[in-house]
Amino acid sequence: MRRRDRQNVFSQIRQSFRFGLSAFKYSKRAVQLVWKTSPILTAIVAILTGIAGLLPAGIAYLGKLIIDSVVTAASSGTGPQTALMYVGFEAIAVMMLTLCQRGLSVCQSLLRVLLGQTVNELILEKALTLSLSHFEDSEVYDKMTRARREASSRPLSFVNRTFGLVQETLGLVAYSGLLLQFSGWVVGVLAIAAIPPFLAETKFAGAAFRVFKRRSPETREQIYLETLIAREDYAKEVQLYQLGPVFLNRYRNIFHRLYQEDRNLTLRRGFWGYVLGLLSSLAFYGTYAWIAIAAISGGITLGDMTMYLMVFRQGQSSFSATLSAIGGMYEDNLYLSNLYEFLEQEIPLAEGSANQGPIPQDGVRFQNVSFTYPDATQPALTDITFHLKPGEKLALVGQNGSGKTTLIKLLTRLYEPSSGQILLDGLELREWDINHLRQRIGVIFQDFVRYQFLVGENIGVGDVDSLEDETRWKTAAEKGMAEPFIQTLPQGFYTQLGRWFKSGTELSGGQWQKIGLSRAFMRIKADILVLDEPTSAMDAEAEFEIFERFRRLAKDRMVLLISHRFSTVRMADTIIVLEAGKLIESGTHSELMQAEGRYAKLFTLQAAGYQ
Ligand SMILES: Nc1ncnc2c1ncn2[C@@H]1O[C@H](COP(=O)(O)OP(=O)(O)OP(=O)(O)O)[C@@H](O)[C@H]1O
Repeated sequence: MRRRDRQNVFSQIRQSFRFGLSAFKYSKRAVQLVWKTSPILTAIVAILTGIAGLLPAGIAYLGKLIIDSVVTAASSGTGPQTALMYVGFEAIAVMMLTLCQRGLSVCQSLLRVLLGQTVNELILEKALTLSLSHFEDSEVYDKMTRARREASSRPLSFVNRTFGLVQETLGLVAYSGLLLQFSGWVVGVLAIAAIPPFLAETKFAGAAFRVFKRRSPETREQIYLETLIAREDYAKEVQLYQLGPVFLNRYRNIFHRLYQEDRNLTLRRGFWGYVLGLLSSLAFYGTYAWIAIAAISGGITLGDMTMYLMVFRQGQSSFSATLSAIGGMYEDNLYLSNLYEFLEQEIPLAEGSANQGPIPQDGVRFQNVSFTYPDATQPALTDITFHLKPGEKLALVGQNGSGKTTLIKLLTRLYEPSSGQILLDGLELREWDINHLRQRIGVIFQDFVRYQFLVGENIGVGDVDSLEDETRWKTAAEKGMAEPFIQTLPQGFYTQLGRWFKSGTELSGGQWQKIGLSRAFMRIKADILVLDEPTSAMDAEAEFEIFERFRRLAKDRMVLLISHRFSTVRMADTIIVLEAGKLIESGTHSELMQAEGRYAKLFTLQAAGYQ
């Protein structure tokens, strides 16, 4: 072999071993996780694994003792006691092995259930700490989706395989110990014949690993298409626009593309597995012949021969089990790396701890605030400055995409400004204790959540401390104009909403919005109320009345309203007009009308439409 070739082979072997070792990267953590889930079950599994690993070698040794004592008894004419005693021992050993295996499978089943729950809880707890920007980051979202998808199976499968590997390795050590009595060469042959299949397995497992990783966008697209086809909230549009077959086709095409790749890899893996497996068989039969000759020539006893052959055969099957365990561990490893990457996703620490600001009655100030979404090229807001005093009602006006919702997201600290400052009572938002800050703000977004809960709970979520307080539901529903229609529902406040659960009722868009508004009225401790187009599905009259109520009922509170209806907007104390992320006008309705700028133009345009 040329020097270059030799170097290549060595570097390939080195690479394979490094890759082999990397399969264990998460073993420690996976075992810790399982241990945390149930120390007792984990300890039992570990002990049983050890016993199940060593017992087969013991059984093989007892087999040898049986044959040797039978041969001795037959040739010397002594009684069968010794042979029978060994038969008894072997029977006990086999029973113990069966018990161990059964115990292992019972413990593993229990662990699987517990571990699934532990991992799901870890994922959900982590999800609660993510910021909105994390949810909007496709990579993080992807990690979370995949982590959740296989949460209940992968960690245990990984741990089972790790334990399985330990078990097989223990077996291999024990077999090698027995075989060494015959010849060190046999052990050498066993090991050398195993190297080619090992190299092939790691090479193909590596390829499978890379394919898996590369495909994650396609997998995500598949999950998305599944959702579109199978979820009730999309069903309406998918059916009416006859999109089903198109989506299914896309789904199918992705599968076929992936399958092609999978099939090629599986075929190549199978072919090489078979060819290299033949090498092991050759080695086995070569050694078989060698052992047989040794027995014929009287070098070893018949019992020895039986034991060596059994041990050799079992050693081989242990080895192939080890190989497939390593192959499977790569896949699990990928999952675990995903899980841990997700669980270790850095969350910026909530910095602030303040519960009050230096100027208690100062309200909210935006000072030269600019903001660009992560990965966006254009800023969504540029240099915004305004002051909202306690009790003041402020309306935000602007075309679609002008930055109104973004401004609310900054005020509620779902995002941090890229530059400039937002102050509440004279203190920057980031200095405030985040929980305290959130308690002071009540927001109803245009896409507020329609929980598939009871009507009352849908209102109650506005104040988590009074989630189930019926009296509070009623007061809030009256203020949000939802009470009259709730009375007509089959079980009033106890009517189940949505279609996911039994006997659920669906509401109209406007009725849902009244529920949303009532939710805002639950937030009695909040002194800043934000209404981001919560009334768009209501008729103009209802919207007018709602805002009128807000003015009356939220007299001392700051209200920030986003609406495209100028009849409502004009009631605000101050109106801010945004255009392409910039504040272009601000003032009262009459001031802005007098100025004859953008607001006046839009107002006149809309008023003309109503005439
Ligand atoms: N999560 C996001 N990531 C990146 N860009 C975003 C995101 N949300 C909004 N944008 C962009 O920021 C700009 C402002 O959007 P915003 O939702 O604040 O507008 P808006 O005034 O509330 O519009 P509308 O009246 O349609 O509700 C738009 O150009 C939009 O494309």
